[in-house]
Amino acid sequence: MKSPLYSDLLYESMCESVSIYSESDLGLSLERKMIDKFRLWAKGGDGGNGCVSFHRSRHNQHGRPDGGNGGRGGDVILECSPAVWDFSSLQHHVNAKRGGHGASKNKIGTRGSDKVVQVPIGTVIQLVEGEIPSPVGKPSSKSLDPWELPGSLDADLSISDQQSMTINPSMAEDAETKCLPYGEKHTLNEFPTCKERQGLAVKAEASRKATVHTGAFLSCNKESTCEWEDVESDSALSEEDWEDEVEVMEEIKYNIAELTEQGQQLTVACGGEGGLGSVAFPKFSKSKSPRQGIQNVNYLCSQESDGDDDQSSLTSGSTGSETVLILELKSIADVGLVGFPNAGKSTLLGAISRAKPTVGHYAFTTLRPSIGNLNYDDLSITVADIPGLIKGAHENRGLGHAFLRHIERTMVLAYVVDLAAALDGRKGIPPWEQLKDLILELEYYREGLSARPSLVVANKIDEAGAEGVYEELKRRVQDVPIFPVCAVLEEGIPELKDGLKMLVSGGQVSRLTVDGILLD
Ligand SMILES: Nc1nc2c(ncn2[C@@H]2O[C@H](COP(=O)(O)OP(=O)(O)OP(=O)(O)O)[C@@H](O)[C@H]2O)c(=O)[nH]1
Repeated sequence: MKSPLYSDLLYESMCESVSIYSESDLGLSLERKMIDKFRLWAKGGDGGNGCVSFHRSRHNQHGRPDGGNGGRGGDVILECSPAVWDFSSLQHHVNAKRGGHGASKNKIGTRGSDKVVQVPIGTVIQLVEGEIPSPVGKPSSKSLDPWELPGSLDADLSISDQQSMTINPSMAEDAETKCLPYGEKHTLNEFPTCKERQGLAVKAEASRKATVHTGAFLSCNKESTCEWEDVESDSALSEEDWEDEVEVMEEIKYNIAELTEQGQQLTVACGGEGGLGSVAFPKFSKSKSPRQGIQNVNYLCSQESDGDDDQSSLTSGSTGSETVLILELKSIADVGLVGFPNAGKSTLLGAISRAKPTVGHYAFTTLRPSIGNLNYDDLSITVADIPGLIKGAHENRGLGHAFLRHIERTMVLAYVVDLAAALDGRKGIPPWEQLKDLILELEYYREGLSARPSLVVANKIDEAGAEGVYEELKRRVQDVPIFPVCAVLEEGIPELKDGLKMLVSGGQVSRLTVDGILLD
């Protein structure tokens, strides 16, 4: 586990948002602060200066230019890595190294080394100031799976299926910022064309809080600026912080990209080009003396640089580019359905939302996670059906790490257990054992992964004998609410939906731990 000394972190940036996960479940009294929003100043290394030098020999009394060019400055590169899970290890100011200066004997300056900054999977990069960054090697692309792209770059995706939308540079250029008539209220989903949504999203992004959902209302105030209306439902930020947050977010020009795959890289600040050495000016090689050659080079520089006073502008390395970015870690869903294969997660997702995941009586029907939207009058939350967990998943058995990684990106957990798994001589294990194994798998993969608000869904209550198992489960698990449901018949669904809403909106904080389960 990472050191909990996160309290030492610099809070220079007012745009930094911090989520706190209690670790009391792990026997630690400290709280871990997860930094999921971060302001980054990146500066590419300056180019090295070119060298003005002439080599004289017995055969060439006048001297020939032999000053090498300066080296290019290093780039600042963001790299997607599963080894980091938030921005707490990042520094706000990142500089790449400058290029080496050129030298005589045609020696070219060394290239400044790049600065590679590792960011977690699911990082959304937003540009505040500077040039639009460019992808390197393994870029994030529009063709990636929507699941892999939490706020997909695919402009045609319905944002009702995604928690947020991302504006890529080409879309952003022609995205008009559309405002609603004063007093009117709309959800983003009401805007049919992508362009309209993009325009709204530019503004909406500017005023959204960390947990605003796509179903939240946008309204227009007298100054014709669009704002989210469901601010009361979020208690994450104080009034003052909220104003700061809005101020910062309003600076954002574009959502540039999302890094969603291990190894994806994005150059966010480019190194400056190296200056030219005298070797680049051969036509002055026939100077009467090296000194005159130097003067000629300087003269040429001043001519080529449009009469710039600084005669050495061509021989000096250029300055590396600078960008100011806001990095944000997006969650893929508010709720993650976690359970063993065949527990009924897909059926449940279909029952609580309009999603249509594949349902089958065999294990691992769900190979790709699906997301459903739960709409309430005042709120909309996203639920992810995560592929069935098995014992040893933390060692990458079954679908292993693929889905465990997805669980990291959910705010709350709904453990789905099969009440009938061990009934009538079936080979399954009782629900309380299922819960224990689920928690242990999460914890083995990453300590603290299960330490988030949770509830239990006791599915298949319709099966003969399931009522008795449910009573026993209630006796053994008392720390978290348990919702008995029959997903196929959609029984117990309204109560479960209320419970999920309560959990997501922070009205109830209950966490399931192994210690909280009475085992044999
Ligand atoms: N009797 C009964 N059967 C159910 C219920 N919910 C789901 N099932 C059945 O359980 C089986 C598994 O359902 P799924 O929804 O595919 O289970 P899953 O947890 O998504 O399975 P994986 O995709 O393997 O992770 C199917 O045959 C469903 O019809 C229920 O409430 N009662």
